[in-house]
Amino acid sequence: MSVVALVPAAGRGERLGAAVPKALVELDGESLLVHAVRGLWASGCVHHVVVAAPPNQIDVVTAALSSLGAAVTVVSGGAERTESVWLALQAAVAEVPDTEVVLVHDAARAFTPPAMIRSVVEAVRAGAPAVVPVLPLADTVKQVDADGRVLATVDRASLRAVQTPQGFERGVLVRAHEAAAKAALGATDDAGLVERLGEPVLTVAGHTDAMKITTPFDLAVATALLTHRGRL
Ligand SMILES: Nc1ccn([C@@H]2O[C@H](COP(=O)(O)OP(=O)(O)OP(=O)(O)O)[C@@H](O)[C@H]2O)c(=O)n1
Ligand SMILES: C[C@](O)(CO)[C@H](O)COP(=O)(O)O
Repeated sequence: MSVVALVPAAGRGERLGAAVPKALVELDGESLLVHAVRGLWASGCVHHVVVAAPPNQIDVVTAALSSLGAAVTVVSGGAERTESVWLALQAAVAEVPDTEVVLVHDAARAFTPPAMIRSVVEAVRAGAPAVVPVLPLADTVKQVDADGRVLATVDRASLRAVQTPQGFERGVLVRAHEAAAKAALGATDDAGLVERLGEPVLTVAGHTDAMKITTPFDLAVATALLTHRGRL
């Protein structure tokens, strides 16, 4: 029974503002996408990877990933993240029929520790239909109105920042995305679609290294992280 990782990598990276799509931005001579797929493969628990790439970069992405020795399929991504995941999920189901566990992992979280990836897969294998890695919040959180006036201080004790990879029992993720596609609904993460089905979503411990590279500041932090940690 296989574990397939879907890697949405088709975003433009507007907040980063690089000359190329964010997943193709290079650190230490390799794109964020290559770093991310290497981490998934290094976890030792992923059997196949499906990447949703920028539609005009399929050949570039396929060539860049070929050196990793991983089983990878590259498909065209969509206009929104949810659509990119759905396209990759359909390809995964067609290509790897015995898929049991599906991970959804942002290319932008390029330096996620393999041990964290394994903990997500183990939680799904132990019976959780959906699993998300989370971190507690470090800052005080305020709710504000449209003018920026503070309405309330939110109790952060029950709040968590959510990372990827998010792990799913395959049937649950397919049902969640079918329902979203039918209703033309998006979500900022895949677990959000599963929540709409009324299915439980469990959490496991996230890791600071699984930070999402969104802005130039994040890229500077990731550069320091890679220098400190080295390639896997
Ligand atoms: N149409 C899209 C949009 C996003 N993504 C992917 O979803 C992940 C998380 O998205 P984010 O980090 O927000 O990336 P972008 O959408 O590229 O960023 P921005 O909003 O700054 O343009 C990224 O790996 C991104 O490539 C995708 O596959 N398809
Ligand atoms: C999926 C995600 O990484 C979980 O934190 C995040 O929601 C994606 O961010 P985006 O900026 O909404 O694409």
